[in-house]
Amino acid sequence: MRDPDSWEDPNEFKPERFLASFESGQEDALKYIPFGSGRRGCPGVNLSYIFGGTAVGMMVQCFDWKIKGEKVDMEEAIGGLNLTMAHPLKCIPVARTLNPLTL
Ligand code: HEM
Repeated sequence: MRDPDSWEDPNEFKPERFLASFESGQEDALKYIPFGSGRRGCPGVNLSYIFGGTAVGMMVQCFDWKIKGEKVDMEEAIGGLNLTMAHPLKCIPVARTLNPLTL
């Protein structure tokens, strides 16, 4: 994921980089593979994109989020296969309304 041959500024947090659709071709298809690839690739990929978007949308629409302190500390911990936060983020959801019909 952080291969400078594949990504511009690979260590910068730039989620908008994924807005641009990939050009077709095997080389581009293998730049981003959270669901694996090929014959054993994840069969739940389409479902996950739908539910992932829905879940994030609901969390943003239905809740305000409180954190300890002013800002999220994005420092990373070393080691492990996955990227880990050095200071795990604890969030407290606060319902925007108790009446879901008003959302
Ligand atoms: C964010 C959600 C998900 C992620 C990131 C994810 C990721 C992955 C990855 C990386 C693999 C291994 C692919 C490989 O070896 O190349 C995999 C396999 C698999 N996933 Fe998912 N997955 C997700 C959701 C789901 C869902 C919702 C389902 C089912 C409804 C599912 C069913 C499977 C199955 C059955 C396999 C094994 C495929 C095989 O070995 O042939 N996954 N997934």
